[in-house]
Amino acid sequence: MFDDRPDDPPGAGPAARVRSEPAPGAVLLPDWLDLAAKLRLVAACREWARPPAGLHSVRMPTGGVMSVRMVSLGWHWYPYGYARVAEDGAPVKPFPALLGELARRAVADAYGERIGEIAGAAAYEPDTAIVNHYPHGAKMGLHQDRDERANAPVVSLSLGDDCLFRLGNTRTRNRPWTDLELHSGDLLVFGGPARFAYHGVVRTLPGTADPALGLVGRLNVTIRQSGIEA
Ligand SMILES: O=C(O)CCC(=O)C(=O)O
Ligand SMILES: [Fe+2]
Repeated sequence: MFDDRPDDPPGAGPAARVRSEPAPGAVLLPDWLDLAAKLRLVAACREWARPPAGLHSVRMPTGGVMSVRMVSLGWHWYPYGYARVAEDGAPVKPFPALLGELARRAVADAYGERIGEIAGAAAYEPDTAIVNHYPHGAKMGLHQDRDERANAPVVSLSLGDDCLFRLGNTRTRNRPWTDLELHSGDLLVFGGPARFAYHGVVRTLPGTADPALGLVGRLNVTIRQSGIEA
């Protein structure tokens, strides 16, 4: 995406990274986080990763172990549901109010005047987040986020290495899909008709992270409304 295209005039810069809607209801805002916000979020993720109820590997019911490591906030996600306690039996860490405010701003920026048309967007009350760490070589298979009992948008923030993200359709794991590059600082919101779209991370691009973040690999923070009555 940053390469000069063959038909660009000589000397033309990289293609601009601008707002896009890769599928109805899915909005990508490149570089939504500035450097200070990225640094703050990376520092917070380091704190959240600490035990108890910290970063852990996830075993799937089929027996495999995910290559991505996770830590949950607010509600502890496991395949396939939400619990109050983490893998180690410790209470899940609280959902930080600041993350809720960030996510509400994200939804407002993504949908603008159309916010009223997107299910659960205007009254967005996120209460849970999942932080995913992708070491080099990690990926995430195509899946739907459907353990929530609400259809409010999912807010996704990326940090560190770039990745190839696949946004599919809501019916099947197969085509049609759109492949996007997600870069550090990018915001992707999927709500409305895209809320239950299959999606996944095909691969990360190791070594592309800004060294200023001091991060090896990629971090992704998704913020959600669980729909679970407290
Ligand atoms: O890492 C990403 O960009 C996607 C993460 C994801 O799909 C999830 O946590 O459900
Ligand atoms: Fe997901």
